[in-house]
Amino acid sequence: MNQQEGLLSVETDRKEIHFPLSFEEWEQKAAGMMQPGGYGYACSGAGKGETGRRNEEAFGKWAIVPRMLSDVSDGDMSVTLFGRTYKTPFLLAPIGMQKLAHPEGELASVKAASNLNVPFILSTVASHSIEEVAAAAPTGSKWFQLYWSNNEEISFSMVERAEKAGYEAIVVTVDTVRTGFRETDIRSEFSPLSKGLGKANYVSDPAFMKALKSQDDDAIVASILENIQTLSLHWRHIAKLKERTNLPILLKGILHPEDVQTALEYGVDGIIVSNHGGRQLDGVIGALDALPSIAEAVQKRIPVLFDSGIRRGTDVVKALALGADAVLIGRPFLYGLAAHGQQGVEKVIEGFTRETEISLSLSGIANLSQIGRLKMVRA
Ligand SMILES: Cc1cc2nc3c(=O)[nH]c(=O)nc-3n(C[C@H](O)[C@H](O)[C@H](O)COP(=O)(O)O)c2cc1C
Ligand SMILES: CCCCCCC(=O)C(=O)O
Repeated sequence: MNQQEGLLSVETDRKEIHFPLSFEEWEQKAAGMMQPGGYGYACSGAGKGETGRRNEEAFGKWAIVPRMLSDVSDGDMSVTLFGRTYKTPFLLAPIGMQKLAHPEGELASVKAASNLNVPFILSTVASHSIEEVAAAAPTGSKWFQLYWSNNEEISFSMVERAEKAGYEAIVVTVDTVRTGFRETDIRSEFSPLSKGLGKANYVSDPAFMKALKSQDDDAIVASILENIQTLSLHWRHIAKLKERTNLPILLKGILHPEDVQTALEYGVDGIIVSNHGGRQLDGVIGALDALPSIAEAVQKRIPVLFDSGIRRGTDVVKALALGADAVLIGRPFLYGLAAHGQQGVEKVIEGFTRETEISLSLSGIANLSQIGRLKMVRA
């Protein structure tokens, strides 16, 4: 038995499966399961990878100063977002083209999330459509991530479909007006969008299909690529979206406190502090380093969520203590999916749950509403 993998295991039909435990072990296993181009796409970042490294290093620069004698016997880490209560402060981040990792793609991930009462955020460039994902987990909480389309009728159409299918929030990703300079993918000439892995929401969309000039595969991919990179993206689009949906709107990719001010003026309902896992503009601030000033600007008026660099339970505690209401798990769940499908995603979420619970108790925090008591210092 691989010693590193021995800690979490289940028996199925007398065959024991050994699951990885740490992020590094999941990543190693995923690397062995995925095609090299696909794994390179998932693990790498933009430019020389400065921001990707900074995201993870940022957690080591903060230290928890725990409280003692706090009676943490009634542990509760539930969180309420937009009227719905979840047992844990986690969501699954929008990750496009999940068939890259596993043939069941988003269907496996949404089932895992739903089983564990974790909201699932479906990407615009998913391998399965809004409706297919909804049907796979009808009672689970699902949010839809929108890449604004150059042809805005397509954006409105997708949002309407998401509303109809029971999605509970719209996440507009604002840091991706074009793809980052991703050296790994340029070298490997790997583009999952060009391979058609992210087309499900487009080919099922009446507004997209109506605007399409030719229905051959190359024309479809070319049209997606043309639509998805909206260099003109601006606050006025958020104002228009507000007029078209009653669902809460969150902006994903906010790093500057002055953008928070504008977001509040435009009636945005939530902020996701994120630098896209270092995949967009290299050289930007580590997401955790941006979090305190964003939380300060928000002043608890709307939820502040966080992603980019969350690898373990202690990272979750640090992000919550620095002002996040909940965190998005990104690459760790994708690697769980690659390694063991739905069960792998469940194991990753369970690992986060266990370590976060233990870490909160040892920090002297019984209930997340007390997280403000937890002092953080620069390490
Ligand atoms: C392979 C991959 C695909 C992604 N696709 C999307 C996407 O379609 N939409 C989006 O808003 N973010 C996307 N992201 C970014 C994630 O939502 C999240 O911000 C990022 O993974 C956080 O960094 P971390 O995974 O290193 O913690 C993607 C990330 C990865 C790794
Ligand atoms: C215009 C950008 C397409 C990116 C598609 C998926 C994604 O967000 C990623 O990080 O990869």
